[in-house]
Amino acid sequence: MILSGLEILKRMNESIIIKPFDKKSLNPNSYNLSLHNELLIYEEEILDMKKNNRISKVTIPPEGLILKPGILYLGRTVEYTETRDLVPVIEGRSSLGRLGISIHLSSPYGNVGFKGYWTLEISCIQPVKIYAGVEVCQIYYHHLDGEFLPYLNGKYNGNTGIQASKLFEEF
Ligand SMILES: Nc1ccn([C@H]2C[C@H](O)[C@@H](COP(=O)(O)OP(=O)(O)OP(=O)(O)O)O2)c(=O)n1
Repeated sequence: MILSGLEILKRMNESIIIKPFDKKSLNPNSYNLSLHNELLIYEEEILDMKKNNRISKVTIPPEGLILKPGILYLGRTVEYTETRDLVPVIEGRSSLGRLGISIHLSSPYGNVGFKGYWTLEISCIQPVKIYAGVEVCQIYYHHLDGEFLPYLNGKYNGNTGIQASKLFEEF
């Protein structure tokens, strides 16, 4: 079951934290999250799962930034979110999908207990100009059945900004 927008509102600052929060961004069954102006791009053309691949920072200027196909842009939400007993999920907005923009590639799910900013795996089908501050995705909350383990050693938990892959830590 997914929480309704009104239920998200009811649980705000209790089992759900979204900062900043604005009622205007509430949907019938989700809450819209916006794009921060910071992006990370990998410098290497060929990435290595075993390595901490080099990255460079890009700032989306007020006049916008043109994204190019074939490049992975790691972005982040403006909002810090935290869940206590629900499973958070992010998904794109249809209006961005209709412009050929994806905000994640294969990882919409967060862990129950996740705290931090969401890293967005942004890519596009054709060149497209993007702007910071735009509501680019939405967060949903699923109920969780059964007891759960605490999410203590998450590589990305408690982050303060965009997180490039830390898969190399597993080797
Ligand atoms: N597009 C996404 C998807 C998830 N997350 C955050 C919320 C998740 O709780 C956390 C970890 O996600 P996964 O469990 O899918 O990732 P890993 O298994 O690689 O990391 P870990 O081993 O730390 O759980 O990353 C994110 O910032 N952006």
